[in-house]
Amino acid sequence: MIKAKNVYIGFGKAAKTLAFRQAQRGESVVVIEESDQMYGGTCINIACIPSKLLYELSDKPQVGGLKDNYKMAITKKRSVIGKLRYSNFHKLADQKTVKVLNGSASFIDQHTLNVKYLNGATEEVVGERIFINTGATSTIPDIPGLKESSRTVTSTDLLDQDHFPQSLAIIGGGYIGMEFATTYSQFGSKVTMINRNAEFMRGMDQDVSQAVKQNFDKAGIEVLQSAEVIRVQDQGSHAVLTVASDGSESQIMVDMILVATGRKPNIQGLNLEQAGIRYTEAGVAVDDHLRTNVQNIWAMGDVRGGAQFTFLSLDDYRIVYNQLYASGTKTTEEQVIVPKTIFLMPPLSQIGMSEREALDKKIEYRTGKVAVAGMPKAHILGHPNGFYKVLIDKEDHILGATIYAPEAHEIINIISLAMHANLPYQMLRDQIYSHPTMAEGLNDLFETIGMN
Ligand SMILES: Cc1cc2nc3c(=O)[nH]c(=O)nc-3n(C[C@H](O)[C@H](O)[C@H](O)COP(=O)(O)OP(=O)(O)OC[C@H]3O[C@@H](n4cnc5c(N)ncnc54)[C@H](O)[C@@H]3O)c2cc1C
Ligand SMILES: NC(=O)c1ccc[n+]([C@@H]2O[C@H](COP(=O)([O-])OP(=O)(O)OC[C@H]3O[C@@H](n4cnc5c(N)ncnc54)[C@H](O)[C@@H]3O)[C@@H](O)[C@H]2O)c1
Repeated sequence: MIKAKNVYIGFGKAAKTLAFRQAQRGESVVVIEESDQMYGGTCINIACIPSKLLYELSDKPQVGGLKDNYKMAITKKRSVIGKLRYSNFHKLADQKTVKVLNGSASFIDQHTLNVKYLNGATEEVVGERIFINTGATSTIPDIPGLKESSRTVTSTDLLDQDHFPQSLAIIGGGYIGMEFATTYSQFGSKVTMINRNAEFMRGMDQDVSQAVKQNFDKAGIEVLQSAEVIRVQDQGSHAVLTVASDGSESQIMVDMILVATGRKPNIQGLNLEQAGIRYTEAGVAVDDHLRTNVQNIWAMGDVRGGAQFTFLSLDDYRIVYNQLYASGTKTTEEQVIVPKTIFLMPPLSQIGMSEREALDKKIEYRTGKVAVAGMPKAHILGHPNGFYKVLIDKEDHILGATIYAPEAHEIINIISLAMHANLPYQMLRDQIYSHPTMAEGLNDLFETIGMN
């Protein structure tokens, strides 16, 4: 039996950050991770980092044919991820008070876990505090033949494929669907996205979804709307999808099918009942301090349900740290206005209120909008298209912004800071920015307030 003050199930973003801080305080820590290929968690091994690396590499083809470019990108991805996994592992495992166990954990009672190692051996781990940080896994819908098809892949599988998919069907039009459509079409795949919604990018302002759709059209990405896959059958080295749309059926033959229909929290197999922990299918139930109903157990990151982002998992660490070692005032309520990016080409970043939302809520606003075509840095970067758009309230504060432009994922953080500091928009309008940058586009954006 192993005993520790702090025991973690899962080596995710929140866990590794909080565990490291506790080790620095001299507290004993055990981190239990079921896969030795997942030290550091989902983001660095099978999600954000590999997908963004391939996204960047697909936009900067090396010398050689399509297949060579793809092959080089996969090789580079493996090397980068391997290094990150190694450094993540050692950052924790090399601490004097930390033990990392490579096994799968489940509850025996509210302080005791059973750890099952790969060789079948088991061991009990007792924790004064227990933190659940087990993340989420891709769901595969119940479509006849889909699970059985040898051509079906999840994002995890596709990010580590030696075989380049010449043609790729993507089921789902959310984050993963949109991002992988972009990356694989840049690599040269013929991509068909099958979206069950009638609207492309449901809920977005129309000018945003139209601009993205135009770029998808230019890239040759086909998007089927109001479409449902009703059957999948393997045919030689391909799969045939039967798709129902507008009352008729059609067939698509592809090399691979990416299922991107959402990810469900990893609660199965944890035996949460043994510890009396409340949960639903949406995840482990927590309050706004991330406490479960059992006083010594917390849940952080994707497993607690709600939005699934690495930056939220990191903020979950801050909430629990603040509770254990500081004022305890930090809660999930602060996680509302956060910058989000879909890594399209160019990337699409948003924060706060959209124009559609402001209209629905009858909130008074003025808009500013400026085209990226007029920004010199966008020409240097080779993607002079898209726009910056912002909504301002009566008191000159920013209600929300959309940046559809190269470097959008960086620019949005400036706007986020201004929103959280409650700065009047004139501060960003009159700021001196370095040149040539995409940030200087903010001068022009805020000059257009009320002119649209
Ligand atoms: C393809 C893809 C791209 C993404 N891109 C982005 C992005 O660009 N930006 C962004 O912010 N977010 C992105 N996300 C979301 C982001 O990856 C997740 O929100 C984040 O990684 C969740 O981290 P976590 O802290 O919840 O735990 P995770 O990092 O998921 O860690 C959970 C760990 O627990 C382990 N585990 C599970 N069950 C057990 C058990 N019983 N015993 C022991 N160990 C267990 C798992 O092996 C895993 O290592 C992306 C997701 C995907 C799938
Ligand atoms: N850049 C980023 O921050 C980033 C990138 C990738 C993933 N992520 C995170 O990972 C999560 C999971 O990504 P995701 O794209 O799998 O989920 P998602 O929730 O973003 O999108 C799922 C899509 O699948 C559709 N869908 C669901 N069931 C379907 C079915 N049976 N047939 C057809 N379509 C169906 C939904 O309507 C939705 O459009 C995201 O919600 C996001 O939080 C973030």
